[in-house]
Amino acid sequence: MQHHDSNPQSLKQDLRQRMIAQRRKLDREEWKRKSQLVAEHLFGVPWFVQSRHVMLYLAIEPHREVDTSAIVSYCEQSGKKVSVPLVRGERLLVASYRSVDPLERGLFGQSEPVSPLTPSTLPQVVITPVVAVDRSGERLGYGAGYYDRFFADLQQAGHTFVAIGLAFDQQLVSCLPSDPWDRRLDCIVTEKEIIPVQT
Ligand SMILES: Nc1nc2c(c(=O)[nH]1)N(C=O)[C@@H](CNc1ccc(C(=O)N[C@@H](CCC(=O)O)C(=O)O)cc1)CN2
Ligand SMILES: Nc1ncnc2c1ncn2[C@@H]1O[C@H](COP(=O)(O)OP(=O)(O)OP(=O)(O)O)[C@@H](O)[C@H]1O
Repeated sequence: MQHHDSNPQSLKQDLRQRMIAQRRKLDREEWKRKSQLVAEHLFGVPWFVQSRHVMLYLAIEPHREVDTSAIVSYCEQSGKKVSVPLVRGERLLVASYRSVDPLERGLFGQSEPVSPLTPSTLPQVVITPVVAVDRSGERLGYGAGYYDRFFADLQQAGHTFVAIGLAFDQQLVSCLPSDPWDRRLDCIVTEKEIIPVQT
C-alpha cells in the first residue's frame, strides 16, 4: 500500500488501527469505571427500558470494548431476555445467554456460549460494539462486516429493532465515511452522554 494513499477504505483502516490502539491503553480500573457509567446511562434509554429481549456482545477485555457484564446482570434482575452473537461463517446467529452459561473463545477472541446452543427469538434492541462512531450514528467496527451483514439479515427478515452503540467518549469522532451497506445506529451511549441520532 502507498504511504499517501487516500482512498476511503485505507482511511478507514488507518482510523481503525489508531482507535483500537488508543482504546487498549485504558487501564483496567478506568475501563471498569467508565463501563459502569455507560451501563447506567443505558438503563435510562426508553428503547432499552421498554425492551423484553436485549442482544448484547460479551466484551473482549484486552481490546477494552465497553464492558457489558453489568448490563447482563441488570437484564437478568429485571426479567429481560438476553442473547449474544455467535459467529457462524460470515454470519452472526442469535444465541440465548444467561450469566451462568459456560463460555468458550470464538474465532476472534470473543466469548461465546458453548454448544449445544439454545436458538433464540429476535431481539428488540441490539447493543452494538464500535471501534469508532460519529454523532450521526455511523459506526466503524473491526472491518469484518459481521454487524453490517447481521443488520441486513434482520431487515431482510422484516424484523424491527433498534441498534444502540456503546462507546467511550474517546471513540467519538467528528465524521465517519459512510458505505452503502452501513446501517446507522439509532442511539449512542457513552460514559458522558446519551446521543439520540436524528432521523
Ligand atoms: N465482543 C465482541 N463480540 C463480537 C464482535 C465484536 O466486535 N466484539 N463481533 C463483531 O463483528 C463479532 C465477532 N467478530 C469479530 C471480528 C473481529 C474482531 C477483532 O478483534 N479483530 C481484530 C482487530 C481488527 C484489526 O486489527 O484490524 C483482532 O483480531 O485483533 C473481533 C470480533 C461477534 N462478536
Ligand atoms: N449487507 C452486506 N452484505 C454483504 N457484504 C457486506 C454487507 N455489509 C458489509 N459487507 C462487507 O463487509 C466488509 C466490511 O465492512 P465495513 O468495513 O463497513 O466493516 P465494519 O463496519 O468495520 O465491521 P463490523 O460490521 O463487523 O463491525 C465490506 O467490505 C463489505 O463488503
